[in-house]
Amino acid sequence: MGDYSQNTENTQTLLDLKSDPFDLFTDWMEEAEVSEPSDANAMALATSTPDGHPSLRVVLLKGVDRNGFVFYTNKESRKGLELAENPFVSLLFHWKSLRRQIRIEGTVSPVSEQEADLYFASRSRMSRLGAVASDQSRPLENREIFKKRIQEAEERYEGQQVPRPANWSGYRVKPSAFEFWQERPYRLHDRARWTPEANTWSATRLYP
Ligand SMILES: Cc1cc2nc3c(=O)[nH]c(=O)nc-3n(C[C@H](O)[C@H](O)[C@H](O)COP(=O)(O)O)c2cc1C
Ligand SMILES: Cc1ncc(COP(=O)(O)O)c(CN)c1O
Repeated sequence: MGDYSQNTENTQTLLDLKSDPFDLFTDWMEEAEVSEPSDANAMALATSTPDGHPSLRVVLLKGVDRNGFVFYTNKESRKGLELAENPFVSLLFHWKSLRRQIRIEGTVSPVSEQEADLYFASRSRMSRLGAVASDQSRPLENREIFKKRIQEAEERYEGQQVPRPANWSGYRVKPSAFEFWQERPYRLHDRARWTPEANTWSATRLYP
């Protein structure tokens, strides 16, 4: 791997690197997994309210391939309701340890029921019970009520598998653009944007 973060203008730039944004994403994610103290797979997910206001929160990336970027959540949460109205999203990774940012724009579609079942089954029992008990994004009068709902779920599924709630699933973001950003001294950063062209991706350097 080249060192993208060298301080001189003589070093490789983003556009000298991989021509494929998925490959470059994979390289950067691998490096982030080594250098970030926690949750290298955390990404900001921007949706929109029905009246066009931005709406932002962090989710965890749970899968990526050429079909897109997968995260899991409650489909009746605020984000889920917003996505049902408007599937256009932005994703943002910021790895402070690497002084890097990746922006992705795209469209969500639901993952298959089978894919969601598979991922749900891989989660810890307590996380599965939490998903059953949590009406994500709805008002919660006090924590005692939540605790009670978790206990009820524990009793209900004692000695059994916890089934995936119908409203708990995943979304896949199919990218329509990527932008990679690498910090350079004096704010002379290296930036490039990839957009689809024919059957490939074409890159454009951007002023920092
Ligand atoms: C590091 C981090 C990772 C998170 N990962 C997820 C996730 O994968 N899925 C999820 O539903 N919420 C996740 N959350 C919580 C969300 O940020 C958010 O509070 C929640 O999904 C409700 O968002 P909404 O009301 O906009 O739907 C995470 C929060 C943080 C800080
Ligand atoms: C509410 C919620 N749901 C889902 C997730 C996804 O991660 P995991 O499946 O590893 O719990 C997170 C991660 N923080 C979360 O906070």
